[in-house]
Amino acid sequence: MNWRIAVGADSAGYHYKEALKRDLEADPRVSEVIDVGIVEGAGTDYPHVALDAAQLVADGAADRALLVCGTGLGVAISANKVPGIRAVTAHDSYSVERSVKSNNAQVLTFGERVIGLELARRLASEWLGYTFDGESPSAAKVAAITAYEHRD
Ligand SMILES: O=C[C@H](O)[C@H](O)COP(=O)(O)O
Repeated sequence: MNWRIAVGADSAGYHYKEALKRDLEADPRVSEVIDVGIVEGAGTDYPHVALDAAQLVADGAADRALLVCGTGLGVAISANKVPGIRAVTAHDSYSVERSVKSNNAQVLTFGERVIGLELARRLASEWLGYTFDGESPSAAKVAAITAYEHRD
């Protein structure tokens, strides 16, 4: 898989974003890393970077996004406002796996104030190994979410 991954963080997630970005850039499964910010020292709040990254995924310019803030929650809430995006905060291996295999989530978020860096790095690597099976029993459930977005 030649993943195109958008990465982003606010000031509370900046250091993990930089570390995860370095890992992604060195990973042969990744063809492109798109950094939506912040740059060091910037005071940009989490909704802006999360919305920018999620929009890249919704537009097809990135396959997935990996976002970091203090808890992972604010970036997930923000990314989920972009139509078509399913973003989750997941800090354990099983949830990361199911976020893809059950929920077809394209956006994974971490909290720099919640988990250790080495766990975040391991989870991000595992995340790249999972893909959603559109023929699986989970597909109809994800389709129901999409149908709700397209109601009216
Ligand atoms: O979810 C929000 C994040 O944790 C953010 O990094 C910190 O937000 P706050 O400064 O509003 O607590």
